[in-house]
Amino acid sequence: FFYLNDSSELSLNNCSLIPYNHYWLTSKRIVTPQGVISGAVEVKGGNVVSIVSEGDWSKKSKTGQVFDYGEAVIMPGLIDVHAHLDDPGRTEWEGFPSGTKAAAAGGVTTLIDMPLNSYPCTVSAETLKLKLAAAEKRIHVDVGFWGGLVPENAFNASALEALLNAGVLGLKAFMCPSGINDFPMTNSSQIKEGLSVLAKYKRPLLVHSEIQLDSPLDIEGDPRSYSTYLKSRPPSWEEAAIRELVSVTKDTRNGGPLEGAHLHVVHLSDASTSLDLLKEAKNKGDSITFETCPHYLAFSAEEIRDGDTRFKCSPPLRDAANKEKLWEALMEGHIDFLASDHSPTTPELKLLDSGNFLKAWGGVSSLQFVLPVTWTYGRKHGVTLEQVASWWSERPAKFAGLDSKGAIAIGNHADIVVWKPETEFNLNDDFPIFIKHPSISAYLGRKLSGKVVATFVRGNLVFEKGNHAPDACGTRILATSKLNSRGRIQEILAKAWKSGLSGVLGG
Ligand SMILES: NC(=O)NC(NC(N)=O)C(=O)[O-]
Ligand SMILES: [Zn+2]
Ligand SMILES: [Zn+2]
Repeated sequence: FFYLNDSSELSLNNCSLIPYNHYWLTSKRIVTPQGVISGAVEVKGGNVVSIVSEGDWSKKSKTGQVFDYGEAVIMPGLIDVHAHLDDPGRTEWEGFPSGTKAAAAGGVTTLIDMPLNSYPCTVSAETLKLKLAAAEKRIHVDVGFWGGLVPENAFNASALEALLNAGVLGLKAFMCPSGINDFPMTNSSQIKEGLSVLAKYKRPLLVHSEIQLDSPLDIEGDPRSYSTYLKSRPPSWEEAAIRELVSVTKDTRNGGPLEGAHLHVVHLSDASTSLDLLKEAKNKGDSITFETCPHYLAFSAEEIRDGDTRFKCSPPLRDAANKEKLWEALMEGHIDFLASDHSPTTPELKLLDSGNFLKAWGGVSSLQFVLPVTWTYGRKHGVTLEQVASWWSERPAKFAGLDSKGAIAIGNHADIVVWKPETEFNLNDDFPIFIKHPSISAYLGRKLSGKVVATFVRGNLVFEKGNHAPDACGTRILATSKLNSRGRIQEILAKAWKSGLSGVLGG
């Protein structure tokens, strides 16, 4: 992929809190693809250039600065493939500056921005240009972009190809109303059509998988009660969508008419029939993956208080038994990876005053907290550092085709988070929060474990101890058109999907 870099090469500038181009990070716990080691990581010119174990480190003649992080964990930066930053057009909801500052503060070094909730939505080559302009010199971490598959472009192959050639990393579709009028839903024949174009580019289609079976507003019950909302959006919605999707993805199997296409179910909530259908499709060889989000793993319906619309999202948070089943599926490797689905709005549209679950904006605000949340709620399930790195870095990188990211490995971008898993903190008003509207975050008021100490993006120290580097030097990531660099991209993605996503990604 192509990195549109606005800043000059790492130098003594404002992109980084440290003025070094060449340095070492040492720690007792460095998470590498070969396991957790004690030793040092050498960074030069924005890349990882060597990794040495403790034994070799003491023998080494060192040039460059050394930053010793002691017992803190050095891990690949998180890659969040599902965030809505709402820029341009709805920057009062979030925006690139605050959203990417929150990402950096949370150890997220790359995020892929969703095509909807900005205005306009990213559904054409022209609207992608507006996205790119909005992100220029305003992002603190690296940002890629999904395009939208909507009825307007689904049967227009040249429009879709123009959008893909312009650099979106893949497409996103909704099978139910998205909440945004200019991002209408698609049906399965439109999805099929989109997949046939995407197959040529070897880029994925991400799908919000719910089909509206009844009008949620017809539901009876107190709109301030979470159980009313839950009844309005039952698991049968997810199940109906996934049933349709797997009837399409069977064609993605080897030799099938959609071979080369890949479908990804976003934010799976239902751990019953929907999960079983996905597992079955994978076993049969469909090119399909799925994510869930930290909020489905942290919260359950029973604990949501009347009127607390911070927890409203779609699909909804379900009961505690469902949550346990999601954990089981994640630990067993069925769920491919995690993503935030950070989907903020203003406190007014969250209807925090009236607390009407049926009318409030659906979306959980979480971008800055996904690492400590995964760790805090995962500890009792025995989650390891390697698993966190796999769910948040390695697998999302493979999925999005970011071949120089996702692992602390020689030659990769030096995208690194340093954090202290054992350090607890209260997410209260004293904690520095960078998302635009902290009051709508479902995690506010919680005690979490796992504090981010420092975040490096391509070697730039972009965040440390509550401070950001002065300039926003993240790069915009564009997929290289297959027409421009035939072979390479295709090869990498084909390899990732065939071996990686069916093998590494737990198929
Ligand atoms: N328009 C949205 O951002 N919707 C989002 N809302 C949620 N998840 O509640 C989503 O990803 O579906
Ligand atoms: Zn969604
Ligand atoms: Zn979303």
